[in-house]
Amino acid sequence: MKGRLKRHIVLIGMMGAGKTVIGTELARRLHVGFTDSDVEIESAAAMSISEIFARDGEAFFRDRETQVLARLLKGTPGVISTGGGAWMRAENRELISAQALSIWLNCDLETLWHRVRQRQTRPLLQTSNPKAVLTELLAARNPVYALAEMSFPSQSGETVEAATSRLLEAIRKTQPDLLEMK
Ligand SMILES: Nc1ncnc2c1ncn2[C@@H]1O[C@H](COP(=O)(O)OP(=O)(O)O)[C@@H](O)[C@H]1O
Ligand SMILES: O=C(O)C1=C[C@@H](OP(=O)(O)O)[C@@H](O)[C@H](O)C1
Ligand SMILES: [Mg+2]
Repeated sequence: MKGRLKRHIVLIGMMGAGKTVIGTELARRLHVGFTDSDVEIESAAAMSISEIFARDGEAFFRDRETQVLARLLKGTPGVISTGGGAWMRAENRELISAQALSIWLNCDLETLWHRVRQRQTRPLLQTSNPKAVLTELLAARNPVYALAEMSFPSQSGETVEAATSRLLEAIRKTQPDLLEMK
C-alpha cells in the first residue's frame, strides 16, 4: 500500500524534540517518503553539520538550509524533518507554510537536555555551558515555533512509537483531508 499526502508534513521544533526519529517513523507508517534537511545538506556538501559550521560558518549553513527546503518542498508530498533553526527564518516559514502542514514538536527543556546532552553532533551546543545555550535558544525560539499550523506536545517517558501513534491520531483528527490511502 502506498500512501498519498495532499501536502507535505514538515516537523519543526528544538534540537532533541524528535523531528528526525518521529519523522522517520511517521513516514514509514504513512508509506510516504521521508527527508531530513540536515541529511540533505550533509550529503550535498559531503561534510557533517559540525564540519560545515566549523569550515564555512552558520550563515553559510542557513543559506544551504533554505535552498534544500525549497527543493524538498517542490517534490512529491512526504514527511520532511527540519533542523531546529530552520523555522526561525521568515523566508523558510513562508516556503513551508505555502506547501505544507507545519507541526511543532513542543518539548520541555529538561526532556530536550536529557536527549541532547550526550551527543556531540550539534555545533551550537559545543560550548562550555550547553544547557545554558539550550535554555536561551528555547526561550527565544518558542514564540516563533508557536506560529506553526499545528502544535504537538511531547510527553516525557513516551516511546518514539507511542508518540508517533499519538501524532498520527492528531493529524487524522485535525486534518482529515490530508491523508489519502490507496
Ligand atoms: N518520545 C520521544 N520522542 C522523540 N524522541 C525521543 C522520544 N523518546 C526518546 N527519544 C530520543 O530522543 C532523540 C531525539 O533526537 P532527534 O530525533 O535527532 O531530534 P531532532 O531531530 O528534533 O533534533 C532520539 O535519540 C530519540 O531516540
Ligand atoms: O537548532 C539548530 O539551530 C540546529 C539544529 C540541528 O538539527 P536538529 O534540530 O535536528 O538537531 C542542525 O540543523 C544544526 O545543528 C542547527
Ligand atoms: Mg534532526
